[in-house]
Amino acid sequence: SPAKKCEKTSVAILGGGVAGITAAQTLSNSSIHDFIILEYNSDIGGRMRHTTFGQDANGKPLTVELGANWIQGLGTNGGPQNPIWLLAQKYGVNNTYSDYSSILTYDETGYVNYSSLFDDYENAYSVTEELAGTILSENLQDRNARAGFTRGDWRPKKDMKMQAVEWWEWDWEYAYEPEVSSLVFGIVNFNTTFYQWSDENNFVVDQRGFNTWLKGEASTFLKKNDTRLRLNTTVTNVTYSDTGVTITDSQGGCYQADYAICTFSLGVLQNEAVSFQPEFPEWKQDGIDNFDMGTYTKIFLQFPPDKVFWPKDTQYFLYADPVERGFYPVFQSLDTPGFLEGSGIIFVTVVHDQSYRVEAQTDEETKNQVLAVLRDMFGADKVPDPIAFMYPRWSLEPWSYGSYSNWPYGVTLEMHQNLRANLGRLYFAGEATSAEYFGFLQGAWYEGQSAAEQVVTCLNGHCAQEVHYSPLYGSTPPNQYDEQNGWTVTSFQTNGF
Ligand SMILES: Cc1cc2nc3c(=O)[nH]c(=O)nc-3n(C[C@H](O)[C@H](O)[C@H](O)COP(=O)(O)OP(=O)(O)OC[C@H]3O[C@@H](n4cnc5c(N)ncnc54)[C@H](O)[C@@H]3O)c2cc1C
Repeated sequence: SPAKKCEKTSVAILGGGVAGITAAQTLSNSSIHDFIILEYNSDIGGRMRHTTFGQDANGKPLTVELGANWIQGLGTNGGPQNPIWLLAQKYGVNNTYSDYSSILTYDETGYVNYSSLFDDYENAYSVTEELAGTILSENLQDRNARAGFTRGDWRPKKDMKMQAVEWWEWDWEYAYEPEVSSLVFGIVNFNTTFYQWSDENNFVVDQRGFNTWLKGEASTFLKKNDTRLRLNTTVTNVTYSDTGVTITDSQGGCYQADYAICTFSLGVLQNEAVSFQPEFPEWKQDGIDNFDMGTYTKIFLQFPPDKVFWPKDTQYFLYADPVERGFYPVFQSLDTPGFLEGSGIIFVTVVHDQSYRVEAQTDEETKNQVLAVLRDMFGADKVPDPIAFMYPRWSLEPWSYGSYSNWPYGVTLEMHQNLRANLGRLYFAGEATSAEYFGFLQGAWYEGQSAAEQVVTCLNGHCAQEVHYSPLYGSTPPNQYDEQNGWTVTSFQTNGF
């Protein structure tokens, strides 16, 4: 039988990103050392990914992050702390406070001060938050974030300055418009991170790369060249049952595992990049299909450092395009004290449809559009040609198919649990399976741990299946906001805020 040729292991971990590595660490900590990690790329880290870009004054290439960049929600002394913040401190990751009040506002005519709109948005957001709380606690129907904002009397419509402010406040975090985003779960996602720990975000500029902490953690249980870590290995098929999981890769490799933990991104699952046998039951497939995989694109430009044309003491420059919402809206300076000072680097972020646009364009086309915007903002004579230009195409990467997930409106916690729940001996973990921290590194970290804990329990002979729901009803009863549905901390955080 073909199974005879397969390599045997207790636990196969599919993917070596944050969730995969924390799953392996959890197994190790439980004295389960018989596992293998199958990873597509030539290194661990997954969507915590950096590259070299441009160079410093000495000709040394600079490192910039293509994926995760911020430690989001740090922690208070004596209070709860974001695990990513603790790990970043443990490995001395170089990071700087991201000051969201350090922002100047622009439109196609140049600098125009519309910063009072931030306060208007904040006022509306308070009303929106209260509405979300009422909906959740009274088990009412969810709605989109747009409807929530309207309740707070925030109606940007054709006002492009309001649209730019709204993009900065919402789309920049969720990678989707308020129209398609869940009011309730969007607000909870914010609260669990920023009201539980702290409202600070620190931006990582470590020249070893942000994922240096993950590599550090991996080295506590993986030896150098550890044969359990299989890099450059593309999983193509996963056959699962109640007795085991067989995995094959594109090189013909085969692995026979007692249990498997799949940490592939929602994008990979949605694109059917890997085939699963038997076909997923309807409840599981629905869980996968009903969530959204966002795309978030950072477009990097390096200018001659002596020709930097933006004020160096400012971190952010918001642009309101007169025609298109989200058209090169947020420029972020790295040539600012505490970041990569003297680098001449600035980058602009786009998401969703605008990401798909730049992914379909050539680099040259995109560069010309960005330069035209910068010249409108800062003056045509002030902005020289860049000496380096680069951006990733996340939605086209066959190992991620996008950046991170978003919770669409009207999708219940039960539906999310279906995305998360195991199928026989195949478990799921990752950023998207986190009900409360989806889209964040901490989501991947907690979920990797949680799936591995389930597997440990099984290996110790006390296996309990994770719950799933079929059929699904219109809303999730309040008493189901509990740990077995991935709801671990209260959605009503009060930690001093
Ligand atoms: C542009 C961008 C910006 C972000 N910004 C932030 C931020 O500022 N702060 C924050 O907290 N989070 C941020 N995130 C989210 C954060 O990066 C993710 O939540 C986290 O890295 C996801 O980890 P994971 O383990 O769930 O998934 P992944 O990192 O995707 O790990 C899954 C692994 O599976 C591998 N894989 C996929 N398919 C196969 C296959 N067929 N065979 C073998 N291996 C395969 C992949 O190569 C990958 O290594 C950002 C993400 C992106 C992309």
